[in-house]
Amino acid sequence: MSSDTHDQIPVTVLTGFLGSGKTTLLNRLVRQPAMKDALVVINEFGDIGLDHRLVAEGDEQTVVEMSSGCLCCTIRGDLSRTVQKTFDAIERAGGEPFSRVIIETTGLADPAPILQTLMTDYWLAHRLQLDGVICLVDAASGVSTLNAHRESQRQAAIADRLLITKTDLVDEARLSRLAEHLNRINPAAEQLQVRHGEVSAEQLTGGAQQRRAEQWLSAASYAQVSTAVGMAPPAAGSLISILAPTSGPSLTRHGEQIRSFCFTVEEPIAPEVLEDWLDLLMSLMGEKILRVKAIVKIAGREEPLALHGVQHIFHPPEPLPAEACSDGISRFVFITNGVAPAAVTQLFDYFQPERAI
Ligand SMILES: Nc1nc2c(ncn2[C@@H]2O[C@H](COP(=O)(O)OP(=O)(O)OP(=O)(O)O)[C@@H](O)[C@H]2O)c(=O)[nH]1
Repeated sequence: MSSDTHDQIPVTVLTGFLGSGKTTLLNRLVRQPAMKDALVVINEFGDIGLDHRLVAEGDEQTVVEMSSGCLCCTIRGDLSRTVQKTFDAIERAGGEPFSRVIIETTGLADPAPILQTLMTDYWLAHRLQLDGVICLVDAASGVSTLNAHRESQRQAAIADRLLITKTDLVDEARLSRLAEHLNRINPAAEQLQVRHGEVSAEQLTGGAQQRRAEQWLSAASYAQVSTAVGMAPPAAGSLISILAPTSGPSLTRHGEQIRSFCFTVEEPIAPEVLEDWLDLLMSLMGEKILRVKAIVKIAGREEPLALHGVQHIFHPPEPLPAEACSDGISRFVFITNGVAPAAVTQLFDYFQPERAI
């Protein structure tokens, strides 16, 4: 691990559909002591942004606005330049270094490209470490928004924490329908209920990488698939059949295009199998694989590895303490858009040495 890694500061991505309460929440958050020395980056559509004016600026935080386009599509490079410029300015002025970065996306943003930027931009990847994605969902309009807008589904699917806002506007029955709906989209995300942005910063931040990985991988939450789910293993050379749309029963938990499942592998995985499988998977279906998190037991290696991927981009694997995988079973959580679990697992089987000819 390089010395740079020790300097990395946590970055939180705050997302949620239009009007879900992001600015309201930010406004409360930035006044809390835990947000001392935070840099808040607000992205808005249109030439004249307003949200940054609505966020109270404490003595220590700096609020910068990016309103020339949407972070997830046209101005990804600007994120790096904006954050760098602000870090440099603080340093030149002899101010306290930032202890945290919060990025508020536009309500229509797809967070996946933003996470990719954080992971692949040289400067950002060295200086920042993703602490989590928080997605706000409006209790009153959440279900209809999720049904009507793909962006909203993608935001919820990729989140580590789901904040159900405006709970004062709905009754218990409506609230639990939304909670169940969200649970189908993203079963491992922690759900919190929030009124008027009242939530403590501690509930939304922190959580060591490992704890979050474990939460993500909370196996019971996901539809389980393994190499032994009753599918005939593909013969060597039958890649085309693996990639064809499956006509058999779906392993998904729900009818939407976005689905999540946990793929388990009981035997330690040879590093070359892991690499070849993920390479091919990502090059064939990367667009449709929204997020992958895994704790992997590699053959011949004591420490398990944490893997973290957003679409076709993978973060460098991180070694974990042995307890993180005490049963020796590798677990891969996939959140996909229109990819059948069988396509993922059969592709894995394809690379098993005993099946290669
Ligand atoms: N009743 C109620 N209203 C809320 C709550 N949270 C936010 N609001 C209101 O909802 C409206 C939208 O909130 P914002 O915080 O601006 O939402 P946003 O996500 O920043 O909106 P965009 O910038 O358009 O994406 C505002 O009028 C808020 O006052 C809540 O818990 N209860």
